[in-house]
Amino acid sequence: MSSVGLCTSLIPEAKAVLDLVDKCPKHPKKGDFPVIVIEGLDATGKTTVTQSVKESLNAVLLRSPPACISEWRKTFDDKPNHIRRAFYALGNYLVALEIAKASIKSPVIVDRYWHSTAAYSIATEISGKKQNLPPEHHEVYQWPEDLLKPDLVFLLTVSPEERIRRLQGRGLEKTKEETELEANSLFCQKVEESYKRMENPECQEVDASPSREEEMH
Ligand SMILES: Nc1ncnc2c1ncn2[C@@H]1O[C@H](COP(=O)(O)OP(=O)(O)OP(=O)(O)O)[C@@H](O)[C@H]1O
Ligand SMILES: Nc1ccn([C@@H]2O[C@H](COP(=O)(O)O)[C@@H](O)[C@H]2O)c(=O)n1
Repeated sequence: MSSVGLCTSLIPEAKAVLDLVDKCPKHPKKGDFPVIVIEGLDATGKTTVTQSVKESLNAVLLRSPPACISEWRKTFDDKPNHIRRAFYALGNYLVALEIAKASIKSPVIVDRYWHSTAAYSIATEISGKKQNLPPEHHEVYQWPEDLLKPDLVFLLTVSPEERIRRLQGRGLEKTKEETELEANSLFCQKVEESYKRMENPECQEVDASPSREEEMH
């Protein structure tokens, strides 16, 4: 929050984001319906899976960062890491409010949430090998006390080769980070390992390599 707050004079969009956050009720509560989060590296199939779960459970589909701040995403993606990460962190608090409202009426499926923000931040901050990550149970792997918790979090994993195939097959313009992920398998390993170390709630790993046809059966 402070990184975004400190840069309002340089980045006018930061004020708009903070205004939205200020208007949010603090500590929104989850409704009675289940809240399921789908996490994973880029192109592991999150959009495909969330769409299909939405249809089969008749669920509301949400994503982090939420639509209400997506117009400012590009601006923050081009800023230094700590400012970019603060933007994504605030996005989670905004999506929490949407989750709270939606889960009163129906199941909710969320495409990325806190675990993504944490895992990518940790992997960016820690240089070198996966062995340099903070040890298991470190505070960086803990869920923020003031953020609405989901009931279940699934981590989609595929082999690096299959993930690159899916990235290439998609053929869309790559973000700076996706290009880095392709080029830097060490970075990917650190993101995935950080996901696996997240606690309370932890990620349930799902092998997402089967083709869509196989997954239907
Ligand atoms: N089970 C599957 N088998 C083969 N290809 C798949 C499978 N699931 C998804 N794909 C393809 O892989 C590409 C990436 O999938 P998708 O967009 O769902 O991933 P994502 O995790 O949401 O990516 P991002 O995080 O970058 O938005 C798409 O072209 C999609 O059609
Ligand atoms: N909760 C989140 C969501 C996303 N990010 C960052 O954005 C990158 C790409 O997200 P997609 O929309 O393409 O899935 C992702 O690699 C993260 O760096 C985040 O930090 N927190």
